[in-house]
Amino acid sequence: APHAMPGEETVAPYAVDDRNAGAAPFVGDGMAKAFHGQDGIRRIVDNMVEFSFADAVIGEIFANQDKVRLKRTLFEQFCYILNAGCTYTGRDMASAHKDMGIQKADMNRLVEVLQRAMTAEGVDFQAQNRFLSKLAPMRRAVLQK
Ligand code: HEM
Repeated sequence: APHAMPGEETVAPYAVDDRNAGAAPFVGDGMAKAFHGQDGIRRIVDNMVEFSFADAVIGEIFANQDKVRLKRTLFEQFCYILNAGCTYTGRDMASAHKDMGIQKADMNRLVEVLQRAMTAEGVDFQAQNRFLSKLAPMRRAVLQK
């Protein structure tokens, strides 16, 4: 698989593997339905990325990063984990966030941004919290060591 799609900046080669998504997918179609399928996940990710780039706290970390690639790979990751019918072709979480200096406060802010995007899509709170619980263990890989 290519390491970058048209419209994206190239990145250093890596092995493509669903395990790079950092979590095993949910079983069954309940979570995919709660997120309104791939269309809903696309809306959530697009909003989340736009909010993040514009955010007063974390916007600085996103500045000059590849927004086109981030929307694609984040969509794939969420879609894969929600069992909505995708594979993940992006990098693993440690490689993707290496040397960005991400602190706990940045992580908390990103979670708020994601909650805002999920609420705007009308995802119920139980499904929101189940999804956030899946992402929570990835903190260790994302935070600056
Ligand atoms: C559990 C939490 C997180 C998840 C699941 C996640 C997921 C991802 C994914 C899938 C990518 C794309 C990987 C690729 O390009 O191959 C990515 C990249 C990125 N993430 Fe995160 N992320 C998380 C936390 C954060 C936080 C807290 C920040 C900053 C506040 C952040 C900032 C970024 C930036 C700036 C990129 C672009 C990297 C680049 O283009 O080189 N992420 N993230």
